[in-house]
Amino acid sequence: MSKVITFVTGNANKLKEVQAIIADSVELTNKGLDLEEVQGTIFEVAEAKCKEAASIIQGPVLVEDTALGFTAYGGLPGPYIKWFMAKIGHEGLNNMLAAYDDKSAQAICTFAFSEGPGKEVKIFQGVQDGLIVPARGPVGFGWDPCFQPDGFDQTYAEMPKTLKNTISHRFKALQLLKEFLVTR
Ligand SMILES: O=c1nc[nH]c2c1ncn2[C@H]1C[C@H](O)[C@@H](COP(=O)(O)OP(=O)(O)OP(=O)(O)O)O1
Ligand SMILES: [Mg+2]
Repeated sequence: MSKVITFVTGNANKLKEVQAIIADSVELTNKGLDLEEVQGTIFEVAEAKCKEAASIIQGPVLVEDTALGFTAYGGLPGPYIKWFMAKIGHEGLNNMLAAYDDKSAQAICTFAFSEGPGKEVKIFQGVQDGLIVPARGPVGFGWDPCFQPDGFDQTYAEMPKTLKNTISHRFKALQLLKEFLVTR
């Protein structure tokens, strides 16, 4: 079976970060498919994406699902953040929290890997705690301008990419994935 892993994502920014963080140690090729995203927990969403990707690619696949959960909302929007971002934007995300003192949130990155159709799905997750703040910094990647990770006074958008890529939810998940892949 092929050793090369196909990272299936339609998101160019995700791909860039993944390449910047692990390209030196893991050989990845990319395919931009719009996989179905079921309604469910983060794990269910990631697992379903992975199974669909494996059946399309017919070989080793990696997918990723990103969630942004507000503490005041019990972890919502979570895996549905994409649709909230698209409909209400940075200002809307802030307005959602106007009624609450607690502006804390968790950025959660979940990778799902499978060797192929019918094979086990392995999950690797990284979490970064932070605060939802009025947008600061360049608009380029999703909700980066309104997420300020704990321990920093810059938003993800304000910090140099090289810093985001060494502290982020995605970085943490990729460390776990890398550990697994070296023994694959
Ligand atoms: O580090 C990040 N910093 C800011 N925003 C981010 C980040 N990572 C994902 N995002 C955005 C993209 C999308 O609006 C939503 C996740 O949705 P999600 O389904 O995982 O991404 P997607 O549909 O764009 O790509 P994919 O084809 O891999 O499913 O949060
Ligand atoms: Mg998606």
